[in-house]
Amino acid sequence: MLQLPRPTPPKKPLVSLSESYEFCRHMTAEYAKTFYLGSLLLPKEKRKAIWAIYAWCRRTDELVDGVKSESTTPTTLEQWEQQLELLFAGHPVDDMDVALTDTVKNFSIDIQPFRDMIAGQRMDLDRNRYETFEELKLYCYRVAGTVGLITNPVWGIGNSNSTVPWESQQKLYEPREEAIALGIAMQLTNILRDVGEDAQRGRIYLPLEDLRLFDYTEEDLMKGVIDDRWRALMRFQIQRARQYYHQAEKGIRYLDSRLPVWAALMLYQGILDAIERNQYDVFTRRAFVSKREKILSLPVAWLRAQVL
Ligand SMILES: CC(C)=CCC/C(C)=C/CC/C(C)=C/CC/C(C)=C/[C@@H]1[C@@H](COP(=O)(O)OP(=O)(O)O)[C@]1(C)CC/C=C(\C)CC/C=C(\C)CCC=C(C)C
Ligand SMILES: [Mn+2]
Repeated sequence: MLQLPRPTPPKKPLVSLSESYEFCRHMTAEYAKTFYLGSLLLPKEKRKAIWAIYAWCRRTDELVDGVKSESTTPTTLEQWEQQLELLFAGHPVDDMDVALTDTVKNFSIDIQPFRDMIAGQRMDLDRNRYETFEELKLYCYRVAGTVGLITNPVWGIGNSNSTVPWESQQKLYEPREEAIALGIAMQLTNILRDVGEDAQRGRIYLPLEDLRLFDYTEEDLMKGVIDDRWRALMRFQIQRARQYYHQAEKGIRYLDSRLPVWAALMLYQGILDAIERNQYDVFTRRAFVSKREKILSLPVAWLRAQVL
């Protein structure tokens, strides 16, 4: 049996469960307007679970991306992983872990995708270029596809109200590949939106093999050159991301809580439309979906959740 390190008792008593969920809610509302909006479309228990998961994912990303990331080393990530093992064993180490400890128990969530996400953050410590799409896809699975696997038990599978036996049988299929596909699609979208910002930090996530295919160089990218080569390269990347959204769409019908997933998918996909409207200028303009567009897309998401 796996021997876990003995949990060191927290230095001060941890907050109550409701306070911990409130911290996670606050963090989600503060950092992720789209996901927060999506979470509000869920019943209370599921909504709280999404906040707890969001908070852990955001904190994990902050380790390599946040203000204190300069001091993050492989050892920091090892310790973070140990803290994860402890919370899965029922021993939360800090105030925000309290809510996640409760969530993973209530929804029987598997630990492996959490470990995989930490492995994704390790990739950000180790490298700032991706040679092939296969390499980038692995990174996208780790930092984002994992969120699909983590959240599947929260959306729920097979608990629909259907009274028809063959329908409930059909619903037992767990759309794992589709959940991963949505995470990958969202991460590819993030990458396309943030090309300029990442370049300033010396990072290129677009596969170098794709740059070569369109005769566009790293130096062009660093200078923010927008020409026919760049537009063709971006069209290619956008089309690839849309294929992943399309794959994900086919899995949503197997979930119990479909509306927030449709809403998040449509809002994130809208960023690709915004990049196109901005004539592929991701260097000086930030692609975003306006509040009005977000609100207008909700009835469409609702309809899709009912009929597709
Ligand atoms: C069958 C089927 C289709 C099921 C649906 C499964 C599903 C909901 C999949 C989507 C998974 C998802 C929300 C992935 C998150 C993608 C993402 C935004 C990843 C970000 C990575 C790093 O990005 P980067 O550093 O480039 O960008 P920043 O500038 O730092 O933002 C992440 C930051 C990794 C960590 C992920 C998060 C913080 C988001 C986690 C989100 C949730 C738990 C909320 C999901 C809620 C709804 C309503 C979908
Ligand atoms: Mn980040």
